[in-house]
Amino acid sequence: MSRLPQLVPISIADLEHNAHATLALNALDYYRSGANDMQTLKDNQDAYNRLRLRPRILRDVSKVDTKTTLLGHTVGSPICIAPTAMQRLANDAGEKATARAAAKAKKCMILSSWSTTSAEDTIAAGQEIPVDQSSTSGLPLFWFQLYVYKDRVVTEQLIRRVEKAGYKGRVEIEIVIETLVITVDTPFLGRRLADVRNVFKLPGHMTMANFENKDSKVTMATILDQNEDSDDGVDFIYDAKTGASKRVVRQESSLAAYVVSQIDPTLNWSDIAWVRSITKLPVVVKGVLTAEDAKLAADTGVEGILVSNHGGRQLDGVLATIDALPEVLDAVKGRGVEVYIDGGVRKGTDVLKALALGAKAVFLGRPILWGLAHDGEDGVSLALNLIQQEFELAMALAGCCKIEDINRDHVQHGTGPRPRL
Ligand SMILES: Cc1cc2nc3c(=O)[nH]c(=O)nc-3n(C[C@H](O)[C@H](O)[C@H](O)COP(=O)(O)O)c2cc1C
Ligand SMILES: CCCCC(=O)C(=O)O
Repeated sequence: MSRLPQLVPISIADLEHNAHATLALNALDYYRSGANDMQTLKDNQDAYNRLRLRPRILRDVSKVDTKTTLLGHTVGSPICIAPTAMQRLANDAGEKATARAAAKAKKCMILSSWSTTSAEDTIAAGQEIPVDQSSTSGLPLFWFQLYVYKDRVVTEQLIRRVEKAGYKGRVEIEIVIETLVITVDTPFLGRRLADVRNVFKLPGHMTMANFENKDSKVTMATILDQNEDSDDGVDFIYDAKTGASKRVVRQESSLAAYVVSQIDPTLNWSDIAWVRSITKLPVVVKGVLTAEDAKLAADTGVEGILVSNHGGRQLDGVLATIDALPEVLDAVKGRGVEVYIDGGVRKGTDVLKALALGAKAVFLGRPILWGLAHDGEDGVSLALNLIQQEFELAMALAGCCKIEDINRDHVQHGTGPRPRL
C-alpha cells in the first residue's frame, strides 16, 4: 500500500488522512467502509455542508459553556462517542484508551457489544481518571450498546454483566453504565465490499471480550479463523448455546458470517419491550430513520432515540441522518424522548447544525478511531478536543453562550434566502 506523508493534525480530516497512512489495510477498510456504493456514507457529510448557519451578533460571547444533560446526567458537552467494534485494531490500548479520553473530557462513551476490551476493563480504565465529583461542568458517562442475540440467554447474560460492570449504586464511583443502546439496524450486516474482498477478520490475539469469562477464553471463536497462520479460508463459527464450533468455508467478511450465525434477524418491537421488562436500565434505540419508527419507539416507552444509519454501513441509499432528523423530532415532539444523532459529524459547525435542528447530542464514530490510530489515548483526546474547540468557536461566532441558546433559527436548508414562514 502506498504511504501518504503524515500531517500534524489540526482537524478530524487530518487525523483521517494520517490513519490512511498508518493502519493496516484490513483495519482501515473495515473502519472506513460504507455499504455497497457508499452513497449514504458520503451523503452523511455532504448533507451537513448543504445546511447554512444563521448567526446572531453582538451577544457577549466571551464565555461559552457546552455542558448539557443526557437522560438526567450532566456531561461536559453534547459531543459523544458512538459505539465502534474492535477498537484494538486501531491501537493496542483500544477501548481502554477511548474510555480514559472520554473520562478526561467528561464526555459520554457508548461501548460496543463487540469491543475487544470487556465492559469491566473499559469502565475500570475510565475510573483511573480522577473526576471532580462536585464539578458543575459535568461528569463522564458510559453507556453500553447491545446487539440482541438469537439466544436470549446470551443476551440476558450480557445485560446482567453490563449492569454489574456499571457498579451502579456505589456512590464513590460516578462512572456508571447507565443506559442500554439497542442497535436495531443490523438484522444482517450491510455489504461492505472491501471487507468481502479482504475476507475481513479479527486478528487471532484479539477477542470479543464481552463474551469471555474467567473460565473460558472465548477467543471469539465466533469469527476467528482458528488456523490463523495459514489463512485457509475456513472459519469456525461458535455456537454460544451449545459451546460447539461449526466449520464453515468463508466466502465473505467473517463479520457478516458471524452476524448471520448469532444476531437475531427476527428482532421486532416486542423484543425492545422484552429488554425493557428485564432491566431497569433506560433504553435508547439506535438506528431510527423515519417518523413512523420514531412513533413506535416512543410507544414502546424508550427513553431515547439515536437517529443513525450506522455510518452508512447498513442500507446504502438511505437519507443522511441530518436530513432524517427533523421528521423524527416532529414525530416524538412532546413524548419525553431524547433524540440524538450520529453519522458524518466531523466539524464543530456540524455539531452546531445538528443541535440547531433539535438533536440533544451528537455521537462520533470514525473520528474516534482515527484519533486512536494516531496516538492511542492522546489521539482520542486530540480528536475530542479538536472538535470541541471548533464547536465552542462556532457557538461563539453564531452568538451562543450556552447550549440552550442554540435553536432552529440558527440554521437553514440551502443557500437561497430564508423562506418566509
Ligand atoms: C468500524 C465501525 C464499527 C462500528 N461498530 C458498531 C457497533 O459495534 N455497534 C453499533 O451499534 N454501531 C457500530 N458502528 C456504527 C457507529 O456506532 C455509528 O453509528 C457510526 O459510525 C456513525 O458514523 P460516523 O462514523 O460517520 O461518525 C460502527 C461504525 C464503524 C465505522
Ligand atoms: C454486527 C456488526 C458489528 C460491528 C458493526 O456494527 C459494524 O461493523 O458496523
